[in-house]
Amino acid sequence: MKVLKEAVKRTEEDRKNLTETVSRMIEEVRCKKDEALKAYNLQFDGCTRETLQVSREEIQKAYSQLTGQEIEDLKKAAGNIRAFAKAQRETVKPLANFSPMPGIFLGHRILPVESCCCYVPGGNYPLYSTALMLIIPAKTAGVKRVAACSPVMKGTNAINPKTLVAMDIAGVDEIYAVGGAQAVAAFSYGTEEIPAVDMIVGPGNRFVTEAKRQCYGQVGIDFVAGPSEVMVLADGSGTPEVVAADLLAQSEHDPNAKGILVTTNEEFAEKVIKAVEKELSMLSTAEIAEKSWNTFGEVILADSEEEMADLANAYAPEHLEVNMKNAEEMAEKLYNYGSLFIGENTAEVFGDYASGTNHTLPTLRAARYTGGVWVGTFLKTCTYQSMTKEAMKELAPLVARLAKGEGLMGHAEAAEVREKK
Ligand SMILES: NC(=O)c1ccc[n+]([C@@H]2O[C@H](COP(=O)([O-])OP(=O)(O)OC[C@H]3O[C@@H](n4cnc5c(N)ncnc54)[C@H](O)[C@@H]3O)[C@@H](O)[C@H]2O)c1
Ligand SMILES: N[C@H](CO)Cc1c[nH]c[nH+]1
Ligand SMILES: [Zn+2]
Repeated sequence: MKVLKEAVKRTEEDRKNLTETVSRMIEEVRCKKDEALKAYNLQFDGCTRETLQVSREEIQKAYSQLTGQEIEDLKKAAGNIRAFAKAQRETVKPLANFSPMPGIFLGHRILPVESCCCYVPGGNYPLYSTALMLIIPAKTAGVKRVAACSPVMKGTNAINPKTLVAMDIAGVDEIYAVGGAQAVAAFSYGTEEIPAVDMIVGPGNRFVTEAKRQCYGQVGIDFVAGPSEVMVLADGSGTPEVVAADLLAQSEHDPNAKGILVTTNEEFAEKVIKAVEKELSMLSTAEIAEKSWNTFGEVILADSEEEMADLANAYAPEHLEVNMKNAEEMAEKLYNYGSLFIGENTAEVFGDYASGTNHTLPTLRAARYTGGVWVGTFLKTCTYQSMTKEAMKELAPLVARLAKGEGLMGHAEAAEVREKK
């Protein structure tokens, strides 16, 4: 393996500063509630709203600011996302009357969380597609109260109209104009205006993801969905310009985003690097994309296809594209990724918007232990049991012995008192 373009490593100092900043912000929101939210809204986004909840009139006004085509496009994307979420819901089944021994009946029920907040990013770009990706699976799961929040367009008091319309089309119940770490703190602990929720989902920048990490426990979260990442595995049989475009599509999200090319073909790697430079010179979002590519972009020359697969599995990237002749075969060897895109036709950006899979995906190697947001994110698998008197009499002595072995005499008594009845 040879590294042709190296990424800058994040330092411990960066991480410590972020942790401290966010921790201070959470404390401020816990103590001063809406007053703190309004102060942060003003400081970071130039927002002077008195009421954070968005009214029905504001949503209606947003519809009037969109063209018919824009509304149709949102509905079409929503249709594919909803269809896939519904199909996935069908795969999650209750279990009833399972009997590990005669007279014992076990089962589980699939229950939605009662309330959630869907965080829709709005700092660098208004990511209205994220509204569809979060609210639709939450509603499909049966969450009763689905709130959503997003920062306002900088220097105004309004959330981007496309974001508001997307939230409405997705079926949201409440919308609040607030973003950043302060929004996560507000939905975790509650404020005068914002009732706390049971779970917060959605992607965001470093501040948002660190706040989710710190609030976890007080509130449920999906996972850490931070700055976007894409890794492309290429054998050189594809088109350098296509690979370059896919790397830049994620780099443009955030100066902290990451594009990685892993290839077995050095000449192809050089062509992709050149194509990235050329495309950057024409990209209107080059300011962010260039920062991200220069700082965190990586190009790795692997010795073999086996090594490519090993690198991908070790890296566990958010998005993994396989741009190879034997793409299906390679796909079989991959097991750590947020979402997989097989073959050159299958652009990662199709999944970002409209093919129907979810684009809220684990970053920073979290794909080692979780997949992306889906209808199951909002569902709890809750077990229950019942047993006959005969089964109880048979189980009680076993449980009493096990409890006594642990020194838990109260547990033993709770079993034996029934047996003696
Ligand atoms: N992993 C995924 O599934 C996924 C999906 C979509 C987007 N993303 C990522 O989401 C992120 C969106 O980030 P964004 O910044 O555009 O929007 P954002 O909504 O996450 O963050 C904007 C907010 O950050 C806060 N903020 C800005 N500067 C701050 C500072 N110096 N101190 C404290 N708070 C500050 C402000 O409150 C602002 O409203 C990108 O990194 C993108 O790559 C990830
Ligand atoms: N690529 C992002 C997930 O990392 C999702 C997104 C939203 N809009 C465009 N792309
Ligand atoms: Zn994207």
